[in-house]
Amino acid sequence: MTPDLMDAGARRVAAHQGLPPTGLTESGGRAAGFSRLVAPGEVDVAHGRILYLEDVSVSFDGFKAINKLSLDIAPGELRCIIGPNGAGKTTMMDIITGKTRPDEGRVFFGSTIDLLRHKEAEIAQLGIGRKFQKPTVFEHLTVFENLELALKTDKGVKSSMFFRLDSAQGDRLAEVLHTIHLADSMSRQAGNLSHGQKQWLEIGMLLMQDPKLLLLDEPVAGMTDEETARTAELFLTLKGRHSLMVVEHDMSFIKAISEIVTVLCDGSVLAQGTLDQVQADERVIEVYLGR
Ligand SMILES: Nc1ncnc2c1ncn2[C@@H]1O[C@H](COP(=O)(O)OP(=O)(O)OP(=O)(O)O)[C@@H](O)[C@H]1O
Repeated sequence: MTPDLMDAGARRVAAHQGLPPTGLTESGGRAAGFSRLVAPGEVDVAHGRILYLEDVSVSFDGFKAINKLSLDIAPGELRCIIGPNGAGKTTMMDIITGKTRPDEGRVFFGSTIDLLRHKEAEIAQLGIGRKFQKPTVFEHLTVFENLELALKTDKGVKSSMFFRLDSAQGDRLAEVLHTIHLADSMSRQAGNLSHGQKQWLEIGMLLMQDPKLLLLDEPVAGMTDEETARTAELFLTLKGRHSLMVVEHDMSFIKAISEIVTVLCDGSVLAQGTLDQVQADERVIEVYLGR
């Protein structure tokens, strides 16, 4: 972790929050920010990054799907990831969530949690939620019951049968229903929802766990234009409270939500910047946008 990368991350957070850069004094010197105590379960983002990948590589049967990939994300940021088929986007998410182990490199959640030391289930418990492309809600349950189920961390049959929401959980459920635009549909069976509504419900189920970082794989694939526009609104509401990494091919959706866009190609970062910047990049046009 190099000091200039730390400072870049800290500046990005400060720009987000309208605060002076973390770790720097008014005169530009380095403040004593390294003795901050972090409570158990809290992610230390004092250095301005919630997710940090450095020189990560993984090969499948000799083929390098991820190749010296380095990337970092600020707390509260909404990062868009684009790139051609086979660029390594899904594999990168598999590595972050512990589904795939890299051959080399470092993957940190905040500055202290080494994700490579944790199993997939532990990573979810630490506060990294993942949404796959296809919605996986419980079709025979209502919207309300699906959200309620997402709170039941102890999946034993007996504890599930006797589970009752406390008032804080009830408030949270009501808030999530509102956020995902399904407050009027809470008694509907999930199987009767539209494709877009199922996607929102699944995002709501993740939100019930209050994740710090959400990884979303092609969230608007198969949605109508109206659903896509509402999903953009939803993501803009979530940013700031959560950090989001969104993989998507739909460029109009990216345009509606993006701040920084990272372009992956051949398992590493080809370009990064605003959408206008990456769209004007000849290398990006050649491998992705121009095709
Ligand atoms: N388990 C695996 N075994 C062998 N090859 C794999 C495995 N997982 C991924 N790959 C290969 O790694 C490369 C990257 O795949 P990945 O699915 O991460 O790309 P992607 O950017 O998500 O593509 P898409 O946009 O099509 O979803 C591909 O060439 C893929 O075939």
